[in-house]
Amino acid sequence: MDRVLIEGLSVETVIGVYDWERTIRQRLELDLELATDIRPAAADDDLAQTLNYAAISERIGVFAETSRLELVETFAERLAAVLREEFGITWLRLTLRKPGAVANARAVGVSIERGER
Ligand SMILES: Nc1nc2c(c(=O)[nH]1)N=C([C@H](O)[C@@H](O)CO)CN2
Repeated sequence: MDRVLIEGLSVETVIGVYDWERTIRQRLELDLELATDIRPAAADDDLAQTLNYAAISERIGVFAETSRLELVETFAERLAAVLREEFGITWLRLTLRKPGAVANARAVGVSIERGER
């Protein structure tokens, strides 16, 4: 299956389990692979026939702005559900990194796949 890609998308949100984390916004970095057949859009050179990565990136930003979750697991799971529902995505892989959360690691996070390929 073909995929539309979004890599290194940076958003800010309230995320974390500790008291000090509830009062600040922290950066998350996202990579997404979104399954779709790109051939109809390519044949007609028509954005309306594919997954619009700009619109999806904007929706992720809005989700992050309004979200106040504790776990990166919850953020990933709920975001995946929103994107699949609103954009009709049959399968996606979402990797979510929280840079700087662990002192000696470049990033920590989760990676999930949802849906059928
Ligand atoms: N599996 C997880 N472990 C941890 C999380 C998390 O969201 N998922 N969160 C924290 C803290 O919020 C941490 O990021 C603060 O540095 C700890 N472990």
